[in-house]
Amino acid sequence: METEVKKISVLGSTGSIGTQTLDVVRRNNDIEIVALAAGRRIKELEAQIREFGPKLVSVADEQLAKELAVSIADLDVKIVYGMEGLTEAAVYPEAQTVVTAVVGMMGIVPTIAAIKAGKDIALANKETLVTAGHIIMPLAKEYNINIYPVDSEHSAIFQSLNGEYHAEIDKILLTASGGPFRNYTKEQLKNVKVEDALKHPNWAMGRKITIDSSTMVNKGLEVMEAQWLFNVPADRVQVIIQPQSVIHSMVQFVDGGIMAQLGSPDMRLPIQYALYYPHRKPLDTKRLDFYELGQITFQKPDFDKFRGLALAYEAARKGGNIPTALNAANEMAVAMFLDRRISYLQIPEIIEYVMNETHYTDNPDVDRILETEQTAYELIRSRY
Ligand SMILES: NC(=O)C1=CN([C@@H]2O[C@H](COP(=O)(O)OP(=O)(O)OC[C@H]3O[C@@H](n4cnc5c(N)ncnc54)[C@H](OP(=O)(O)O)[C@@H]3O)[C@@H](O)[C@H]2O)C=CC1
Ligand SMILES: CC(=O)[C@@H](O)[C@H](O)COP(=O)(O)O
Ligand SMILES: [Mn+2]
Repeated sequence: METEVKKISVLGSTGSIGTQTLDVVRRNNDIEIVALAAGRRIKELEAQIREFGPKLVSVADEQLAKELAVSIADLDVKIVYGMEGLTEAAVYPEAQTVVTAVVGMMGIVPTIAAIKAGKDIALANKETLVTAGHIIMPLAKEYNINIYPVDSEHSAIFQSLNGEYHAEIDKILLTASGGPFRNYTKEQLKNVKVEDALKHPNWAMGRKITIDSSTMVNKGLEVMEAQWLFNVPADRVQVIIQPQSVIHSMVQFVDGGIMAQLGSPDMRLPIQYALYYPHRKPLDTKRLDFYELGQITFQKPDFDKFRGLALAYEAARKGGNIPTALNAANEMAVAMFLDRRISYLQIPEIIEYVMNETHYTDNPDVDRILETEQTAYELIRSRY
């Protein structure tokens, strides 16, 4: 019997999720890459093109497109660039599924375009749902496409909901590692350096999400992501610190029963699950050895210490364009921290400032979301 080949586009192919997606593809013989989009790492992209043979590739700008054209002049690959290029990769006609692994709000436009073009989405890019979930989720329904979560917690929730009824969910138990500063005092947080914040205890990820994990803003974004993906209000999404990162999340049902998904921390599992759902395929993940693990521990998050998490719940409660204000402020503040232009505790300070200064809009459309983003950047520039 012939295996059916699934054709996919990967947006953000040179990043942490992108390269792990390609690793999943490499280990299977029934997925074909038809389009790849990256930002600035064109050497890595060239190697991917030579290995996976996409028909279309996109890079961040025209200059990079020209450089890439020279280095792959021997190949027949269409090269595009910018937001238009990213969107072209997302709607590439042959692609059935689009893996959204770019970082930040730049994922909104290509994700919407992909849905309108009838593609299923394997969604890693959480910022898109945080800011535009109210547009994306109804659109997915209208176009009858599936959104498969890639984020480890949301994949765990998705797996825990298999065969269950939505009406019987009591609450979502969203696990968090607590990051490298889980046991720091507020005083100690004042002196956090970039290098310290980039040391995640359990996961190797891109720089932006690694900082987000350390501030627990990542968990706040994930509360909102869960709200949209599973149609459960934020006040029924409880964050639980589980420092070993082996319980990837849980769902509690109305009878008090709890379903959980466990495994060693390896993003290839949720990526592969999203690409093959409802099937499971063999994968060489490190198997959990409970004897070796010894114990799994739990902690309540300290909302005062991790102010960004408290602000995310507030943004979720307010809704409208406030989650966008939080997300945009965080994107810029994290970039400034990584550039050593602000201190660590200025990240939540900036988020709070922008949330307070943002003019509320109910049910914002894409233009208003992007306008809110720009206003957030201007507010930060004028003060910091
Ligand atoms: N890493 C992880 O384990 C997890 C990540 N996520 C989410 O997945 C998303 C990706 O995260 P991660 O892989 O860590 O991030 P990375 O920073 O590692 O990768 C980001 C990708 O986006 C690309 N990119 C950047 N700018 C542009 C641009 N202008 N146009 C096109 N592509 C661009 C980068 O290209 P280049 O490098 O070539 O510039 C890179 O391929 C984020 O939303 C994150 O929150 C969710 C759960 C886990
Ligand atoms: C791998 C993954 O899904 C990340 O989002 C992870 O959750 C980060 O860990 P934290 O729990 O520290 O935010
Ligand atoms: Mn996660």
